[in-house]
Amino acid sequence: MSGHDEPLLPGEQVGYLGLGSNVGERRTQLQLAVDALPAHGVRVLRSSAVYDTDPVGEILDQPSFLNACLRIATALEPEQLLAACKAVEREQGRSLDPADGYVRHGPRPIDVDLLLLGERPYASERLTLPHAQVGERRFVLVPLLELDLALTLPDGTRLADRLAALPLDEGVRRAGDPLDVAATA
Ligand SMILES: Nc1ncnc2c1ncn2[C@@H]1O[C@H](COP(=O)(O)OP(=O)(O)OP(=O)(O)O)[C@@H](O)[C@H]1O
Ligand SMILES: Nc1nc2c(c(=O)[nH]1)N=C(CO)CN2
Repeated sequence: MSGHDEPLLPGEQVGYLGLGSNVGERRTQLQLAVDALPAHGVRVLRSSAVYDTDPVGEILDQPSFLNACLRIATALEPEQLLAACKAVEREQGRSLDPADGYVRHGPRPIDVDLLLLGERPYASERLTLPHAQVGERRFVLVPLLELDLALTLPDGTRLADRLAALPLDEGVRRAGDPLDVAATA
């Protein structure tokens, strides 16, 4: 990880979340996720700008996404933080049931991914930290590095170097100001 200016409370560590939406009022969905996180034990310290991004992954024929990243502070353990992210997704009407139309990599009103938490890696059946794709996706790296250009992976790899190594054809366009975190920090 790297540095930040915001004071931490006892027991807290810094983490980074990735937000995405490509169904409905996309910016509103991202803002609703920011607003919902504090009730789940997640303080939102700072938001990146919002980016309009071409879909990547297994399904390319779907609407473009809005993506943003958040710097957070939390005393939650990794699995608790994943549960908090999933609870926010559920509250905003995202179902993981194929009967409701869920498809891996498919359209979704809100996606809250846990990108980085503290300095130590973590792996379980449900959770991998850092997020397995964090160094591979421009739609994550562009907003993430806006929050801290010096961010590193636990092995010391600079995420800015990962971004520089990616092809330029994954469209990521600045689409709006940072999400409002004033009321939550
Ligand atoms: N760092 C992480 N953040 C969020 N989910 C994770 C992480 N590591 C593993 N997972 C697991 O991945 C599962 C699928 O996540 P999700 O539904 O967001 O997938 P997806 O967005 O379709 O694809 P991708 O995982 O490639 O972004 C989650 O239920 C969770 O258990
Ligand atoms: N541009 C973009 N593409 C995606 C995104 C996303 O948030 N942004 N999320 C996906 C599901 O993991 C699949 N593809």
